[in-house]
Formats: sequence, structure tokens, C-alpha cells
Amino acid sequence: MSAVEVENLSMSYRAPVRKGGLRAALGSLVKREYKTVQALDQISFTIAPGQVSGFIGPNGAGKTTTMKILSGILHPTGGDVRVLGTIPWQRRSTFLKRIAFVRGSQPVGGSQELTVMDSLEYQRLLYDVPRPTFRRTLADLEALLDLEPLLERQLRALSLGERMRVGLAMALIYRPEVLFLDEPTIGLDVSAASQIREFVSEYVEQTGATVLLTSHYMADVASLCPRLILIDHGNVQYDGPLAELSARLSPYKLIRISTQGDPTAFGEVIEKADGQWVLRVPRDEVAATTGRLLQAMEIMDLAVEEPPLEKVIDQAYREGLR
Ligand SMILES: Nc1ncnc2c1ncn2[C@@H]1O[C@H](COP(=O)(O)OP(=O)(O)OP(=O)(O)O)[C@@H](O)[C@H]1O
Repeated sequence: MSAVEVENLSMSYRAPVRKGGLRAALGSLVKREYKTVQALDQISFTIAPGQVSGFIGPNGAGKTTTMKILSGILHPTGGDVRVLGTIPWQRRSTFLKRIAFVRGSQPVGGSQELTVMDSLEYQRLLYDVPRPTFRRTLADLEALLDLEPLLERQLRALSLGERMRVGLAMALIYRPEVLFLDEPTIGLDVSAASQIREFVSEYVEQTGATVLLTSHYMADVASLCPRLILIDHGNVQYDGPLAELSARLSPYKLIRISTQGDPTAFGEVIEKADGQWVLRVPRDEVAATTGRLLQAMEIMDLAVEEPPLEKVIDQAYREGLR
């Protein structure tokens, strides 16, 4: 059985429309106008247990809406969804104890006056975690998230990166089997973001959890997600391995070489500095070009690379998928 099954999922919001100006504002008190926003239009995908999938798309594509439905916060307007075999929006407590939804934009809710330790205790009570399990999990999380210095601090006094670490600890203290992570590294500096990525990957390795992760940072997606689901305008545009998406969108690879010679005849030069060159070469000519380069000149170092993921994804968002 899949951990997550989504079939023809649709969601439309009814949003109030108000024109500018005082007259329109007064008018809207008497008669409100609404428009329908189709956030999701019959999307389908499944995720196998233990799989980590990246859920990406431009702003407004429908990612958060999907995650809210999968975690039982929203009731969709159409389609079927099962998470761990259960309909999420029935919000059965047995289901809610097996999943977690963490949003980078608001990682920790609840009273901001509480200390981190009190908040974790509160989660323990709420999710009915036996004390010995709680202690064990907390010890693991302390080590993985460097939590110890934060335990006696009040939530309101935490920095953004600390809030995210605590938010993850609060979500994972009951050892959920499915994690919905909505932009877990938003606003974090490079090293805090990489700490969160390492943590997610360790948690998955230790527990075999299933993860659906949205992020606008390609470093998150590239390091954590072997599979990508790309949505746009409420539709799934691509579902498959990351490397295949790169291959589909970019017919080129990059050959990075270090040489005192002049390799301009072997490909399009896109970078050149102090004997370091980057050549753009059609994918199907990479092997032959590399061979010819090695024969023709003295090469100190050579690496074949995919084009930067940011560029590939930017192209997918702008031009769509062919
Ligand atoms: N409560 C709401 N009422 C009306 N429209 C909404 C509501 N929530 C979301 N929408 C609309 O639904 C669409 C999908 O929004 P959603 O937040 O799911 O996108 P997203 O992919 O998560 O975007 P982002 O990357 O900017 O977070 C957008 O057009 C958005 O304006």
C-alpha cells in the first residue's frame, strides 16, 4: 500500500472580491462579490512508504493547499486522498498521531511564553507519548538538532533558525511516519539550512519516514529528494527522478576542465578564468568530446556536470515542460 495516494484531487477557494475606493468598500458591506480560485485541478500521485519526494512549483502553484489537504486541515472540493490508508480530513486522532505538518513560515504555534521543554512536554501529553519513549526520542532529537542549549528558553525568544529546529522537534517527538514539510529552510542562513537538511535525512534514515517536501531552494531538493513532483497552475507537470528532469529540459551538460591549452574548439565556452574552463556540450556528445579533449591537450582536472538545477527549474517555471 502507498503511504500517500492522491487521485484527481481538486480544490477551489471562494475568495471575496473588492474593488478599490470608498464607494466600493461601502458597497461590499451590503453585497459581497466572490470569485472562484481553482487552486488544484485534478492532481494525482502516489508516494511509497519511506520515499522522500520534492514537491515544487512557482508561487501560487498549489503546494501548500495540497499539504493542508493531506494533513487534514482542509477539506478538498473533489477527488480522493488516502494517507496511511485514512481520509485525512476526518481528522481521526489515531491518524493525526502518525503524521506531522511543519511549515517553515510558522514552525512553532502555541503559547510563546512557554519554554521549549514545556512545549515538548505539552506535545507528549497531547500525542499520548509514553514517558520512556519520549525520553529516548528527545535524546535523539537533542543530538540531531543541537537542542540542549534551547530547552529552557522561551519560544518567543528564539531566532528563526532556532524556531525551525524546535518546530521540527515538536513535530517529531511523537515519531510520525509521514512528514509534510512546507519550506522548512525558508529564511535560514546557509549553515542553518544545511543543518535542517542533514537532520531530515538522518530522521528518514533512522525511522524510514515518508516525506513530502516543498522548497524554493534547489539545494534542499537536490540533496534530499530523489523524486520530484512539479506542479503549476494546480496541475502536475512532471513526476519523476530529478536527473531526468534536467535531461529533459537541458540538452546540454557542462565539462569543467583545468588546462593551460585552449579548448575553445571543443564546445561553447561559458566560463574561463586562470586556466579553468567550463564548456557547454550536447549531452550525447559528452563522452566523445571528453575523449578528444584528453587526447588533444594536457588536462590537469576534468569533471562532467549537470547544468545548475536553479537554471533548469527556472526554465521549467517560465517556459513549461516540453
Ligand atoms: N484561503 C484562500 N482563499 C483564496 N485563495 C487561496 C487561499 N489559499 C490559497 N489560495 C490561492 O490558491 C492558489 C494556490 O495557493 P497555495 O498557497 O497552495 O500555493 P503555493 O504553491 O503553496 O504557493 P507559494 O509557493 O507562494 O507558497 C493561489 O492562487 C492562492 O492565491
